[in-house]
Amino acid sequence: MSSPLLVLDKLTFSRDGNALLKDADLEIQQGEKLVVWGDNGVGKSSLLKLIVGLHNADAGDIRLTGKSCKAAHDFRELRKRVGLVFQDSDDQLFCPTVLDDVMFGPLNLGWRHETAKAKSLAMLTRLGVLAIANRVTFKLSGGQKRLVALASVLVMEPDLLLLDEPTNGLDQKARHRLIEVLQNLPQALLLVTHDTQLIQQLDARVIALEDGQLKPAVVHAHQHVHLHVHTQSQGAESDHSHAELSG
Ligand SMILES: Nc1ncnc2c1ncn2[C@@H]1O[C@H](COP(=O)(O)OP(=O)(O)OP(=O)(O)O)[C@@H](O)[C@H]1O
Repeated sequence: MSSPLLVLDKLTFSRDGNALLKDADLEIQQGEKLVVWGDNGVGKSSLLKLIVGLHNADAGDIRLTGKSCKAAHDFRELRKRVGLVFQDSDDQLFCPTVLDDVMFGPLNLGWRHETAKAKSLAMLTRLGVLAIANRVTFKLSGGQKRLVALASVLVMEPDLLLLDEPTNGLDQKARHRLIEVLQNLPQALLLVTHDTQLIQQLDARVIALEDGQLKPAVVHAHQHVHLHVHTQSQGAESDHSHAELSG
């Protein structure tokens, strides 16, 4: 096997005296899809922010293709290859229009204007939101903003895509589109979520963040009653599979 794309080596991190990571280890291979599951507040977002250098680890090492990242300039280099889509899209989007927002990163990387525009439009098309390319970003719905934020990172074709709760606020159609896009990505993916259904739908290695450790986990499916909303009739009940996770 070739050397890993990303290695977290005995990573330790605390917030306000609360130990979120305790000597946590993780390896991600080139092109590998990985989901980190965990309850609210266990430190999933913090883990992603540590990887891109937005937080500083108390101890341990982050290595991208063997290169240890310690100083700010190491993480600046890392962020050219590792793209983070934040949990809150408002932390990511700041340009007047959707197209401006998606083109911002590519232009910043020095791409020619025509190339940045063509690739940005192609990415909006791939995510099913081309129709909103000229809309004012801050007036979009939460779900639309999520897809635009994803497009603005994905357009730069990072080697590793980091996603924080990507299905929050998405309707079924957008959710299916997202899963299909993620499943077909050639790049590596590290997604954090507490959405067990998403984990079940993605073909990915599953890790649980628990007690500060990153542990292999499996998803169990079992049957239960699930409510659907239908027009022209009242709610109907049907059997559906449901996923639960165990370490
Ligand atoms: N800016 C901050 N200052 C102090 N503590 C913080 C800050 N941001 C987060 N925390 C704390 O760090 C812990 C982990 O937060 P984090 O957002 O990483 O968890 P999470 O697993 O992503 O949660 P969720 O699933 O609810 O998004 C929480 O206890 C949170 O209160």
